[in-house]
Amino acid sequence: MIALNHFNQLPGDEAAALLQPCVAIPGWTAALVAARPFASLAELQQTASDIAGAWGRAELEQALSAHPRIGEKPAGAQAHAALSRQEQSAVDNRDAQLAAALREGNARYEARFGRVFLIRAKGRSGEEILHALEQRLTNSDAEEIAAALEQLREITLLRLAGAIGE
Ligand SMILES: NC(=O)NC1=NC(=O)NC1=O
Repeated sequence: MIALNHFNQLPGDEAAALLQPCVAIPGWTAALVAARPFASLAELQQTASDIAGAWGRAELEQALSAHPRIGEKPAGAQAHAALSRQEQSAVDNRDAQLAAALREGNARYEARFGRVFLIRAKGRSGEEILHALEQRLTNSDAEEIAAALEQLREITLLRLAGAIGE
């Protein structure tokens, strides 16, 4: 966590490196770095959300490379892997039945939509995630792109709030 005024003054490459674990979309990182300085955290969050508002299918698929499946605690020391583990901490892997249901649900989702199921896991139990997965399986392709992008924006803004503070 660094302070906003420190972030405002970082060299561009260091500022970009700090933002990189928020989402694997370099265009978003570059645009946010270029929009500095921010007068407040609220302005930073609003600008980040506005830039993310332009995301489409291409950005979704670009970002999914850095999001492990729900229930698959990612290995790896990279910052985004650690963030995923933390975000998914409420998914109790000790519940074998839940873990099996999530694996099966992920497989059905990937067969239906051709990409990993993405959900903002922070603050959700495994059961809530499973229920959301079942609901979203009934979406049309266009509805599901929009739903997944909304989750990606939530994850990204939560990670941004964790990276830059007062
Ligand atoms: N497939 C996923 O939904 N992954 C994730 N959701 C999160 O909130 N963090 C992740 O890595």
